[in-house]
Amino acid sequence: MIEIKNIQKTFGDRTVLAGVSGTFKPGDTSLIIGGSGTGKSVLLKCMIGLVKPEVGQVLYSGRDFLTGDQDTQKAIRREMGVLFQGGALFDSKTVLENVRFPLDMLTNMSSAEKRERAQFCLQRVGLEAAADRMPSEISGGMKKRVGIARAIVMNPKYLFCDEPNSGLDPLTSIKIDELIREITDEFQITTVVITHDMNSMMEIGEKIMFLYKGKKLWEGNSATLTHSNVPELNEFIYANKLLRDPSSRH
Ligand SMILES: Nc1ncnc2c1ncn2[C@@H]1O[C@H](COP(=O)(O)OP(=O)(O)OP(=O)(O)O)[C@@H](O)[C@H]1O
Repeated sequence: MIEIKNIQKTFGDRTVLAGVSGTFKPGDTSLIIGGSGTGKSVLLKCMIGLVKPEVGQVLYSGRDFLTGDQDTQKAIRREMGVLFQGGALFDSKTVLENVRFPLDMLTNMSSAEKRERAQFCLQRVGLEAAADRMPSEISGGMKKRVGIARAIVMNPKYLFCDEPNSGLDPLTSIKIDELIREITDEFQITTVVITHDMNSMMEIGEKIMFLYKGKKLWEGNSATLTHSNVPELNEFIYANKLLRDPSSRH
């Protein structure tokens, strides 16, 4: 489980996170949603240690990530998988080498063990046949799958995905969402996904946190998302629907 408590972050005189708290549970794909510039990415960066908040706690199974000693921080980092926007693959490495990379960096496994583990993860995302291809030779959706395979290769307890659907067509987006949810459930990972994709919210929104101007204004799930009495959330959903379905403007 991940607990965040009263996370506050400012850049200069701009408050980006104004005290955000919440919990994320194993086996759940939790979504952080909100409009552009509301602090979603900064919150995720605070959770994975790329940005240091001025105030607040991030607890991984009770261990304090921000103030814990170096060994604790290192141990927690090893338990994290991150899927960055765009997949962030190394262009000069094959698909298999990309997936194997964390094992090369962080483990003492033998080459055979690394190959086997990387192949298992590629198989899990349905890409075993693409192992020897270069990233430039595969589609955007496949790149995301490779990114997912790499994010899970260390068998993470915690998985973070920043806009996993960006740049994908709706059908491919749904497949990526399903894959993230399946893997989360299968390996009982605590997964946190940033999205402003309405389909994702309806399909994988077991738990949804709505951020607005650096504050958590609402928390719920896909069933309650459209029935809130929070005007800012309703406006956000309405704007999203308009974008997705121009016919609803009439
Ligand atoms: N390193 C930084 N230095 C200064 N300001 C920053 C920094 N990182 C983020 N910000 C600001 O913090 C605010 C929140 O940014 P953030 O990237 O979290 O938004 P977001 O909700 O993820 O939006 P989007 O959906 O557009 O990605 C923005 O105004 C952004 O300009």
